[in-house]
Amino acid sequence: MIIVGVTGGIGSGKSTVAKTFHSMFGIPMYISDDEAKLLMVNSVEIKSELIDLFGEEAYLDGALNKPYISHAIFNNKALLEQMNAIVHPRVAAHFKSWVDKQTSAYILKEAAILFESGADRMCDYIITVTLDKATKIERLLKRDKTSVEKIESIMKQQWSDDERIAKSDYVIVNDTMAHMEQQVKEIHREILKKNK
Ligand SMILES: CC(C)(COP(=O)(O)OP(=O)(O)OC[C@H]1O[C@@H](n2cnc3c(N)ncnc32)[C@H](O)[C@@H]1O)[C@@H](O)C(=O)NCCC(=O)NCCS
Ligand SMILES: Nc1ncnc2c1ncn2[C@@H]1O[C@H](COP(=O)(O)OP(=O)(O)OP(=O)(O)O)[C@@H](O)[C@H]1O
Repeated sequence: MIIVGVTGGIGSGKSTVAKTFHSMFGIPMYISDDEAKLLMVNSVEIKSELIDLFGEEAYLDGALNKPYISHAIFNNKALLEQMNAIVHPRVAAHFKSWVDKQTSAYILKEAAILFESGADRMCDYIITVTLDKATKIERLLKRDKTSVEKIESIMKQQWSDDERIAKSDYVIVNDTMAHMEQQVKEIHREILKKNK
């Protein structure tokens, strides 16, 4: 199975890009952050290890206490790395079993931290979605109840676009929907051509 990684910084539009491949061409997509969050609630082992790490406040009535975890990890690199060490190997195993069930020409793995987590090593091709910082912040403030300060603390924990682009096969500039869709079509055509 051909695995295409889709990555990009917070608010770059990587989920929107993955959804565009899915809606235009029916390409199956694995949205890593959503799957990670599901595993963090449904896996007994992950839950117990996260409670050991963060304390009982990590969960509220069985649901992930997102503001609490978010505040803890994005201000403490060591804690972020410890959480990643609990969650990411399980996401990788879950992803592998998901891939085994797919039958399309290729699949997409969308992840904010594709390189940081080492998941890039599983990918045949990598697409980085880019956007200028001001527009990312503008879109995130519109999408979420968040603050510039919180967005910047997350940006600091992620690779820069230059670092991502240096290790990518394709770059999508997500300035407008029409421009992004045109780049998605071109990349789809190229991937199919290379793997005929
Ligand atoms: C920390 C959590 C609880 C924050 O949830 P919340 O709904 O407040 O924010 P959201 O999920 O939208 O995260 C904001 C952004 O932070 C970034 N982010 C999330 N997890 C990480 C991480 N481990 N390292 C670096 N950046 C991350 C992403 O760009 C994400 O879109 C949540 O992101 C989470 O559970 N993360 C751990 C899962 C994970 O590692 N995901 C990354 C892909 S595998
Ligand atoms: N080309 C575009 N034009 C206008 N708005 C867009 C475009 N692409 C994405 N958006 C909007 O920008 C916001 C961020 O996009 P999206 O959620 O896809 O980003 P992301 O990179 O997956 O974010 P995160 O890292 O937080 O998971 C969303 O509200 C989305 O609808």
